[in-house]
Amino acid sequence: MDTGERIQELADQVTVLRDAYYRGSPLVADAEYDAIEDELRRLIEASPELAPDPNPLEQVGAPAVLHAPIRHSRPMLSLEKATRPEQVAAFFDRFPGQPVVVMPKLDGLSLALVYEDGRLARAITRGDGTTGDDVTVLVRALTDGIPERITAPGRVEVRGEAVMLRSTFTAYNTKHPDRPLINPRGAAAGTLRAKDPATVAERRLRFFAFDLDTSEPGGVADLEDALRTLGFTGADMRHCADADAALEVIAAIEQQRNDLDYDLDGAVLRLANRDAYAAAGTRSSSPRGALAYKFAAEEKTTVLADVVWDVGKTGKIAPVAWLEPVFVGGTTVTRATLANQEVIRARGIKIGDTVLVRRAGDVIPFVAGVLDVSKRTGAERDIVPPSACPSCAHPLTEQGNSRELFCTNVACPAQTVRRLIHWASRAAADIEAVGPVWIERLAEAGVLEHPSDFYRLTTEKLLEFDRIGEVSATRMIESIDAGRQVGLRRALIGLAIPMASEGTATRLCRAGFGSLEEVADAGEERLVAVEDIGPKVAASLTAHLARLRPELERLREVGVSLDVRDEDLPPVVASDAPLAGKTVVITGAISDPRSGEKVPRPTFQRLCEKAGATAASSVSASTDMLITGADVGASKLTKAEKLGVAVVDQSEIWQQLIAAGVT
Ligand SMILES: NC(=O)c1ccc[n+]([C@@H]2O[C@H](COP(=O)([O-])OP(=O)(O)OC[C@H]3O[C@@H](n4cnc5c(N)ncnc54)[C@H](O)[C@@H]3O)[C@@H](O)[C@H]2O)c1
Ligand SMILES: [Zn+2]
Repeated sequence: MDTGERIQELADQVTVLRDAYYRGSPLVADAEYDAIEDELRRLIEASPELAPDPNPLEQVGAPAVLHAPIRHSRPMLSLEKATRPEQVAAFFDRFPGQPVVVMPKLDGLSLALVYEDGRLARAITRGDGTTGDDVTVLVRALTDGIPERITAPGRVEVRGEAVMLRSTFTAYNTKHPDRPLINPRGAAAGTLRAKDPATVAERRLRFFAFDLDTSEPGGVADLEDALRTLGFTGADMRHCADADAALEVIAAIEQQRNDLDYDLDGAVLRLANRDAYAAAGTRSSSPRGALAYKFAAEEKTTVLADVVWDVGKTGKIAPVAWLEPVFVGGTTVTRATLANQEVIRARGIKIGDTVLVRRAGDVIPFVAGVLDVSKRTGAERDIVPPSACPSCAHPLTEQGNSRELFCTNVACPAQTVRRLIHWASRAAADIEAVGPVWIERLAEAGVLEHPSDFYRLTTEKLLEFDRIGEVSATRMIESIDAGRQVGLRRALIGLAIPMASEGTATRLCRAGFGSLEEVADAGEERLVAVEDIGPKVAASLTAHLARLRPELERLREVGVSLDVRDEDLPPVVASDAPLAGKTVVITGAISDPRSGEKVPRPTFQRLCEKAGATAASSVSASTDMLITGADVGASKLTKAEKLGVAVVDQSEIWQQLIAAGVT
């Protein structure tokens, strides 16, 4: 195939893929689409004379389909993409001396909001960039962060991204396992394609502004200040003086990516001064005054090779997808969760399908859905749930709306192994030197059955096994011995009682229970009296701890502590607590001024709690102070300012902590 033919082929692919994507049913993952677009762009750059006509790279988006089409006052363009530091440097070189902001590239749906004499007149989707859909009615009903009125004369156009927060996405899918949303971006787009505001009211979208155009000359020059003055939450913008500073912020955004409540696929650099941005002008499909730096993909497509049913520690039988290896979210993924049979049914997944795999941060990779049903060859197989436990052949029971399968045989060998592995895990007894493979072998040999059996192991016993030598046997025993101070909270976690989470364990400790036996004897009535413990959790605790009573006795016999420990309780507040009674929110990167070393936020939070503070995760009217570290996002500051919450630099708090001896 010669270059001209290849260009035509790629151009055709781009057109087809785009069309499907903007109709809401993409055929490939974004990263794969981007690769095709990149190849096409490179070939055309090398041989401009072979550029196809029409050139799909000079078009953005897709035609508006529903509602009423409206023409944009100026086109809503795409962004020039960068993946290498030199490209960021080149951007700065193009605009010497101009201030630049770096902000997350939010993965949602862009909207243009038109205000006329201070009143929201229209909300329009991007559409094909020239003409979009009128979604004013839906936007009024569904979107947070869009004021109905602003204080500004004439015509004002604010552009930004409407996103579904990850927390909203997760909550929605938990509530509707029968019709799950595939990803937050698709969910945001789908929401604004809906016809009925009421049915989608729970899909609350959030709006983050990143662009502003006013008919009246003058006004605030800095984009972020101008947006804030009008009452909009901007995308989190940070000013950068040079390319190095910008690259640092880009790296920080990428690092924080998993902790944020919204999806993002990169960072956007943009001239901070509104006039300079306008003066820079545009190319055929992108503004000159902005650049998108793309991050590694969190979603990719691959083939679902098989599904195996895995027996968990509580007897839950969960489908696990075996995938053809795919690099996503920074690692090679070969296994992913399929949740339960209801999710499989709702997403219409079959073995042999090309599926979309998503891995964002610490989230376990999961199969978000089938992308391209048209690729099916007929050789795909239905995913059939087992009728009996794959480990012990015990008949299964179905529970709940999502029809989760359970093996209720308490002697089920697979469950036994899982429970032992869980007991040894870091969250529980932390028996680091005895790994899952060994636990499985020891359990198979009948040496381990209950958690208490770990503490009866001896070096002699371990040496009976092939491939365990003197050194590793000693290490295992030492690791077991070192961990007898398990304590109430971690023991409760380690026993893997259905419905009892880590939070449950913490709440019981803080409610004054002194030992695991005390929880076992408390009875449901006393348990439900504990804040945030409901009747189902109380019933499960009572029933399972009654069953585990002999094991609690065995654990005591082998010297394992089941009593509440200091670490399980709220910190003791220092007598001269400087932050007593204050509700604080911590933001930005924290470091200890004495050593200059970074301090993880939870550690710093614990110090503040020791000093009497109550920590909250987001700024609200009841917040007393926002403690700021380095690289603070603008949105929290804006909110604090708006609510009159004091903003205090970390250095001041450190001084107080050190003076009060809290470290
Ligand atoms: N899977 C597929 O088949 C397929 C097909 C076509 C496009 N796509 C994907 O669609 C995405 C959109 O492509 P595009 O070229 O239309 O858009 P783009 O990637 O060029 O980015 C422009 C868009 O970025 C958004 N944005 C988010 N935060 C922003 C900020 N802070 N400042 C400015 N803009 C911001 C805006 O919505 C804007 O419209 C790409 O990620 C691409 O991979 C996928
Ligand atoms: Zn079983």
